[in-house]
Amino acid sequence: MSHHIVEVRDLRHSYPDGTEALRGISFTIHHGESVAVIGANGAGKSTLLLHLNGYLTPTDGNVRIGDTPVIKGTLPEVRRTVGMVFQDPDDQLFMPTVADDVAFGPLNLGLPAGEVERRVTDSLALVGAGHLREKPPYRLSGGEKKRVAIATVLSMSPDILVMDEPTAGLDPFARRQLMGLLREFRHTKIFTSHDLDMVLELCERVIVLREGVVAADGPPREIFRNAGLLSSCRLEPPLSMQGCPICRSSG
Ligand SMILES: Nc1ncnc2c1ncn2[C@@H]1O[C@H](COP(=O)(O)OP(=O)(O)OP(=O)(O)O)[C@@H](O)[C@H]1O
Repeated sequence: MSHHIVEVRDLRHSYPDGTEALRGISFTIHHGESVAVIGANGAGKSTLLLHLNGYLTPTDGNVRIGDTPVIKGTLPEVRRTVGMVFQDPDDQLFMPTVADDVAFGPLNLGLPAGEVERRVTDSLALVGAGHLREKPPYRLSGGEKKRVAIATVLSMSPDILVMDEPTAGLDPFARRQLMGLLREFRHTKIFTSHDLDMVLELCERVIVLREGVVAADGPPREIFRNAGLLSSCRLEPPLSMQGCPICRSSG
């Protein structure tokens, strides 16, 4: 079985305060798929993503990356395969400079200095953050932090890219640049987003969460045309499908 396959079976997660965030989730994502996980605030998207590389442990059910179960003993292997961009970049940036943060993962892989430097330069260039390399991360703006957080993951060359709200806080130019980057990324990508126009443009599949369960799983256009489903999940179609308010034509 390809190690790029993500399998989630009957996944349940309750937080220590008793909140049942995931209440039995199952799906399989195949190599090369581009999948968005969408849903209202609190639907369980971040909780789900945090299981894909073992940052959270299931209360019940399991996650596999190919043949490898995501369990304590396999975390180093899983995290080499699955690169995770967190919702809050402050959870990802902790070194004195941007360059140190982007180098951290490749250095931990034991790569030679020249290769680490190449990866740092390339990853920062990909997110348009080369000019920030000597800055301390806490001095960056929110959008700059987000771009650097993405670079820290790209520098690891993951086979599966998992991103929690990658365009949140980005200006329109940076958003466009990131979308171009994601389009180029040929391996599996899974992300959450409230930016449904981006989802429509980048994904061939959407998983809709509602109160910790999968409410729908299918092609974006089909899902975004289902008004009943969207309103029951407190969602609205992407702006590009809402039509012109004057002539009522739709995109
Ligand atoms: N550490 C925690 N302790 C207790 N409950 C939590 C914790 N983190 C999240 N929750 C709860 O779990 C549920 C799912 O939260 P989650 O962050 O996964 O939602 P989300 O779909 O990512 O939302 P958003 O769109 O706002 O980012 C919510 O009810 C939330 O209040």
